[in-house]
Amino acid sequence: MAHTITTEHVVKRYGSVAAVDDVSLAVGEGEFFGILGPNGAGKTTLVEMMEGLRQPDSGTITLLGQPVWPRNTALLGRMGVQLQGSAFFERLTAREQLATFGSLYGMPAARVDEMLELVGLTDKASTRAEKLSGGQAQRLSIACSLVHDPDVVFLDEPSAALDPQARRNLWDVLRAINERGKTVVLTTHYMDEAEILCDRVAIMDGGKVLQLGPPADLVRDLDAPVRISVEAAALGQQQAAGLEGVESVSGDTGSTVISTRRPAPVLQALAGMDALAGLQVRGATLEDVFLQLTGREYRA
Ligand SMILES: Nc1ncnc2c1ncn2[C@@H]1O[C@H](COP(=O)(O)OP(=O)(O)OP(=O)(O)O)[C@@H](O)[C@H]1O
Repeated sequence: MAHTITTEHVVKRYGSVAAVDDVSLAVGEGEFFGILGPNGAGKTTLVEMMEGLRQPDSGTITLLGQPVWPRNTALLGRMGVQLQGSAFFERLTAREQLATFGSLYGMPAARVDEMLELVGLTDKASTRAEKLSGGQAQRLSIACSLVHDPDVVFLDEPSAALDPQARRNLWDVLRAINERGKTVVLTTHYMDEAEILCDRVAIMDGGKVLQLGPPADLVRDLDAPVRISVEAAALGQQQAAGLEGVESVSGDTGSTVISTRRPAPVLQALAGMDALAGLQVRGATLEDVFLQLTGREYRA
C-alpha cells in the first residue's frame, strides 16, 4: 500500500514533558487511521506535527511524499484540517461559510451544496453558524475542511461534547468521507469510536504509541476471556463454577458473571438449564487492550 503519511522517530518535548516520544508509523492511502489515547497522551501534538503546524524537535514526517516541515505550502491544498467551531464567521450562514472557504481555493459554487448534502446540513444552509447545534457546527466544520477536495483529512476529536445520537450521525459522515477515497486521520479518546470507524488504530499514552493495528486484531491478540452474565436468580455462582469451560465466576448486582474462553459449551449448558434470563455476552474490547498495555483502566 502507498503511504500517505510517514513519521520516523518523531519527538516533541515541552520542558521535561515528552509530549510525543519517538513515534514511527505509516498511514496508508485511503486508510481510516485512528489515534486513540486519554487526555494528554500526545495525540494533538502528533497530528499538528503531521499537518506541519508544529515543528518536531527531532525525527521526520512526510505527507503525500513530501516533507511537512519547514511549512510546505504546496501541501495546503491537499490536506483538510477540521477547524474548531469558534473559527466560524458568526454572522455568516452555513452556505456562506462554505462558499467563503471554497472561493479561497477557486471551487465552483455547486461544491458548496454537495458538501452541505454530504454532512446532512442541506436544510440548515441558511442558518447562521452561531445558531447551529453542537453537532451541526461540528459537521459544518468538517464540511469546511473538505470543501477544497483534499486527499487527506485530519479530524481532531470531532465528536467531543456531542450527545450519543449526534455522534452516530457524525460517524456516518466520517464513513462517507472515507468511502470517497480520502485518507482520514482521526484522533479520539472514545474507544468505541475508534473500534467502529478505524481500519487501524495507534493506541497512545505518555507520548508513545503502545500498540498499532486493526482494532479487531488488537482485541483478538489479547486472548481475553468472554464474559457471560445471567440473572443470579437463574444461576447461582456455585452452580456456574461447575459448568464445562468456565474459568472463573464472579457476581455483581443481581448477576452471575462467568469468564470463559469457550463460550459455546457454557451457553449450551445455560440453555439446557433454562438459565438464560438476563443473558449478556461481552467480548473483550479496546479498553481491555489498553488495560493490558498500561496496567490501568482507560479513563478518557
Ligand atoms: N504548547 C504546549 N506547551 C506545553 N505543553 C504542552 C503544549 N502542548 C501540549 N503540551 C503537553 O504535552 C502533552 C500532550 O498534549 P496533547 O494535547 O498532545 O495531548 P492529547 O492526547 O491531544 O490530549 P487531549 O485529548 O486532552 O487533547 C500534555 O502533557 C500537554 O500538557
